[in-house]
Amino acid sequence: MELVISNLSKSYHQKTVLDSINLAFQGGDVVGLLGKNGSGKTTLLNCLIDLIAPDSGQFFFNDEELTGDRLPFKEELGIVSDVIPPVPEFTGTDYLRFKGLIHRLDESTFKKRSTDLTNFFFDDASVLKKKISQYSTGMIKKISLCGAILNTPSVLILDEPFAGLDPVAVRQLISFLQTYRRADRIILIASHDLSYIEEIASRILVLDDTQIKFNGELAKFTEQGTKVISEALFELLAPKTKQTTFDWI
Ligand SMILES: Nc1ncnc2c1ncn2[C@@H]1O[C@H](COP(=O)(O)OP(=O)(O)OP(=O)(O)O)[C@@H](O)[C@H]1O
Repeated sequence: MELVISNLSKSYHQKTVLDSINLAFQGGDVVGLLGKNGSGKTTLLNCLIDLIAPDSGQFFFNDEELTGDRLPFKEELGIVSDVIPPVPEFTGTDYLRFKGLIHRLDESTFKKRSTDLTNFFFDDASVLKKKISQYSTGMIKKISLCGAILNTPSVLILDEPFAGLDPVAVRQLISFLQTYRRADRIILIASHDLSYIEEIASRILVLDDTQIKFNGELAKFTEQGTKVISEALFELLAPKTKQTTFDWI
């Protein structure tokens, strides 16, 4: 299984965010997509999922170019992103049913998966009867995760999945992803939570200044574990700041 991004470029108002990006992801990859604020991580993922149109570039999934409505590819996708929030008017249960219908899951499959996922991610199942508009930030993230995983996607895209989750929920998500990773699945995770990425990523991708600054194995990035991921990233992206002292403090 392979997902290829070829010559992807995107600018906003004449400011280039991504310049001729070429990438290939293989089944089994758990990719930590890293980079400073505004480096284009969300833009790259949103182009891939067809949420925004790139200026140029092509996408291939298993050698087939993704064109038009890309529906067969979208059926393989699971997405957690703040730019696609779960429908606030729905209860958690309604939202999962809605996702189940979109993916044409039969009743018994839907029931089994939604029950297992909600039992795993939610301590209190009564929350699922409440409208999502009344959920906390972490609860929204959890119901989004349940909805994204319901169709057992072969490409799971998580944009800042740990943000807003309490430490217990983070551990549950990490353990879930460790179970979910498989040779026929790709997991892409954009995150600033480097210690969590270090626990689950097999590959690191760093975007900076419109380009890919690093693309390789986690072990190579951390120089066989001699550096923690935050050190390695800081060395790669250290700011060329002129302001180093605060004599007024
Ligand atoms: N709709 C938009 N209109 C104009 N500029 C945009 C738009 N969306 C993103 N940008 C710009 O594109 C650049 C990349 O933004 P993007 O959200 O992809 O970065 P990011 O790496 O995900 O950042 P962060 O780590 O802060 O979430 C930023 O300079 C941002 O201001």
